[in-house]
Amino acid sequence: MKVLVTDPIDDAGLARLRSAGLDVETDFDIDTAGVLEKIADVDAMLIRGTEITREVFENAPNLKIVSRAGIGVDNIDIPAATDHGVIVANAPRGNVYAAAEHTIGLAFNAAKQIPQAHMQVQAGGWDGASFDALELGDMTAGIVGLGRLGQEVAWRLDNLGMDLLAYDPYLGEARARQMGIELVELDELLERVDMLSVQARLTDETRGLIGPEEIDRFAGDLIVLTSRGGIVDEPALADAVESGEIAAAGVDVFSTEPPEDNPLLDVENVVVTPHLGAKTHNAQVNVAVTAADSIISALEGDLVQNALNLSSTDASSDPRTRGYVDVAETASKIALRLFEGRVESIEIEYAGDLADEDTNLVTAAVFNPFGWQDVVVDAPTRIAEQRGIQVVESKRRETEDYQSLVSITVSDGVRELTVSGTLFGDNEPRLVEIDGFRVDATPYGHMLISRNRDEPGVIGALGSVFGEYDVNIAGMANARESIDGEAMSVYNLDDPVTPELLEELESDTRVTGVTAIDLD
Ligand SMILES: NC(=O)c1ccc[n+]([C@@H]2O[C@H](COP(=O)([O-])OP(=O)(O)OC[C@H]3O[C@@H](n4cnc5c(N)ncnc54)[C@H](O)[C@@H]3O)[C@@H](O)[C@H]2O)c1
Ligand SMILES: O=C(O)[C@H](O)COP(=O)(O)O
Repeated sequence: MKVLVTDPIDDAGLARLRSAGLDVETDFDIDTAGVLEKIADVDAMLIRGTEITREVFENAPNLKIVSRAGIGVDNIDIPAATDHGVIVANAPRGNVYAAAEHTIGLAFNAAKQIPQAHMQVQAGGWDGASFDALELGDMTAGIVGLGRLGQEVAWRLDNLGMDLLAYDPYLGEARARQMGIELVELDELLERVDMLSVQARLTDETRGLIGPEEIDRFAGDLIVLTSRGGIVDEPALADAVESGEIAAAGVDVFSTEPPEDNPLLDVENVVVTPHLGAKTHNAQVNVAVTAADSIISALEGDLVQNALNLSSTDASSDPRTRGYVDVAETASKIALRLFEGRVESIEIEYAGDLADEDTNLVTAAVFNPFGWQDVVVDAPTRIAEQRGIQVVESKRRETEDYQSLVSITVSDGVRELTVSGTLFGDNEPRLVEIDGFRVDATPYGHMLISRNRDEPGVIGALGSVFGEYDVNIAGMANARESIDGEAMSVYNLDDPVTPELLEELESDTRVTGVTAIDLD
């Protein structure tokens, strides 16, 4: 069977593949177009940064796995892989220590202006007074994204004597407390910390998370970026360091790599490295061997430990649960968007016929919307619990109105919110309960959920606002608590919801809340 390797990896990984009897083709200069030319007879791909688009999966009849020698998989269209039954796997542990060390290295280099001083001395200069170094030990550091890498960075900063805060919406408070870290909201973090360290992964939610407004709000001296470009606004950061509002920054990752016309490259107190975080010998051996092992497992039909998606071949192996994988993921995504607290526990209830089935894959899908890199298909509950989120799974045979029902309840210990879904007719997903409202809504595309007082004229008024913004309503489901009480409307829209439209809907005093959710 043929494995195409499109990025340089350590020889240990290539040797592993060859010793398993696989036919290994390496082509490190290849781009996505080149992949398309070669993919027709390829069974597995081993990659790092090569972009793997939907088109690749559409033209790869034999492809069973795309294995990433590293952590980030933002270069792979995972939904397209799932649609084509292709497993996507990564190497979630192999380079974390290397990247954490690099983060600390960048922090020191930027804070002490070491590269600038080095260049001064090499050029014959000797003017220590021209540098204005920062001291890390007395600082409070704020970590955005307290996952595997964030935690390793935190441990190292803690040992330097720093106080620690973190912002991570998908981590339980108890887990953070165990590490001696205070979890706070992003705005508070930006106002309280001296050093900001960004270790979240790049998702639709984190893209642009730290924009010009957040850079402006940041009251500290030092920013270090080592997870992914695109999370922090680069021109705003460059301006802030240039003007001295922020003393220094250390940047390993860029929105486009290699960076082109990137303003960060022109600012003296921004220390840059070429995505160097993972490039130690140990890390490169680790990730290459892990990625190769995933390929060998997949091609031998064994469980792929580091699989990140529920490939449709897995999901379709049991037609009785297949449709509920999507229902559960959607219900979880909506519950997370609507819930206003920090999720400390999640209850997954299977009712009706589904209670008799093996629901492991459905449970794994519940965790897809959490911004984690590693929801391993066979152990989602353990992984959630490691992140301080308690998981309760229950099954009951009887349901009032549905053949099967999956309900997701998120709670912060005080408040809770439930979203339930089922399949109608020909496997058509439906949401039937959202936060106590009985609805009949089809989850797809651009959705908007509004809560408003149940008064005449409100729905018409909202409809006019959609019209004003040229947003067409494709479908709508309405539910209410009681006459004159609160009502909920769930809209399917043909067009995306803009922030201006949201603001205008919210400005109606009869509206108590609006949430836009994109499902595709
Ligand atoms: N520079 C490098 O060479 C290098 C090396 C290793 C890893 N990385 C990158 O670092 C990133 C993190 O890796 P990891 O292994 O820690 O992943 P992870 O999944 O363990 O951690 C990501 C964390 O981000 C959090 N998160 C999700 N959405 C968030 C949001 N909106 N705001 C704040 N936090 C949010 C998650 O809850 C999670 O705790 C990945 O993108 C990886 O590719 C870069
Ligand atoms: O996601 C990762 O593992 C790191 O960013 C390293 O990526 P690389 O393989 O492109 O060095």
